[in-house]
Amino acid sequence: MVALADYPQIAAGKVRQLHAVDDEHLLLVASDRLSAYDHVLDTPIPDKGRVLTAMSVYWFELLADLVPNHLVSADDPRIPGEVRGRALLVRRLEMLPVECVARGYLTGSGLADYQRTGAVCGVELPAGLVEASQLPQPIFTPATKAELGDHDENISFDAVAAQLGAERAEQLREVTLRVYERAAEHARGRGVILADTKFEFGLAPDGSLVLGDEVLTPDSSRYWPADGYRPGQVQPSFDKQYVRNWLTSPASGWDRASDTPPPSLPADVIAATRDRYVEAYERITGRSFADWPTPAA
Ligand SMILES: CCOC(=O)Cn1cc(-c2ncnc(N)c2C#N)cn1
Repeated sequence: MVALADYPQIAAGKVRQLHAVDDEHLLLVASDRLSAYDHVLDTPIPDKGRVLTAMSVYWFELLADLVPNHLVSADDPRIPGEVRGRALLVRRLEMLPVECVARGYLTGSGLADYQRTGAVCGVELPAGLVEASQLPQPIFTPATKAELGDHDENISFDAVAAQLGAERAEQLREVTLRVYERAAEHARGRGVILADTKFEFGLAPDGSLVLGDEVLTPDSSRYWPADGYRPGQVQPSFDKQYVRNWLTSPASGWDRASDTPPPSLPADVIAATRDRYVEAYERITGRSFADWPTPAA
């Protein structure tokens, strides 16, 4: 049986690792770690890695008619038993150096850019928009991949065209928006607002565009509960709100501005957060999470 240690690690994010399997394949491993307020919490959320892996697989399958993707398998002998269920065997691509972000709603860095300039990534928006406003239509707001710990920097479409050529830039915008719109419509019908999402694309050896990375997970997207949606205020995160509320409550004793690491989460917040991830998965997919593979004993 192959072990994860047999596969050299070639990249790592806050909560994920990427390992080399062979010349054509990689292993994308999702941990149970949760990042909040730019800190990776020291308390893992049981099954978070498995839920987000299961969500990527569902979305890759649902969207396969719109764009090819890098997924080979979520349950393959080359996947080490210790990470089965939270690892994807994917094909190696030549990744494009652009974070392809689609926004259907205005929040986060997009709202900040709009409040400062009236535009996001050079895209002029109507006056009078507020926190969580739905945009007249979804927009493509690319960003550069920041180093671990830094925030991505929003860039213009023209900057992407300068870097990758106008044709490739136009293709990225078109595919990003088409995939986002299909996913957002699917989620909305199941009571979840997909406010925005971030895709990473690569090129297959034949030069064709392939959707990589994780897709449409609550780590790569903003998921809001549709009931209770009200523009003009920060929306609750579907999955992270219990954590955010506790960390910013007197109960945690933590001062977010102090830049000290957050305290460990209490068991009830951990359990409630796990339940929210499972609920998001089951509502979006109509599948039972109980059917998803688990690590080998
Ligand atoms: C662990 C966090 O880092 C990343 O996942 C970003 N990243 C993706 C690749 C990549 N490289 C070649 N082929 C691929 N299929 C992929 C994918 N996915 C490299 N870094």
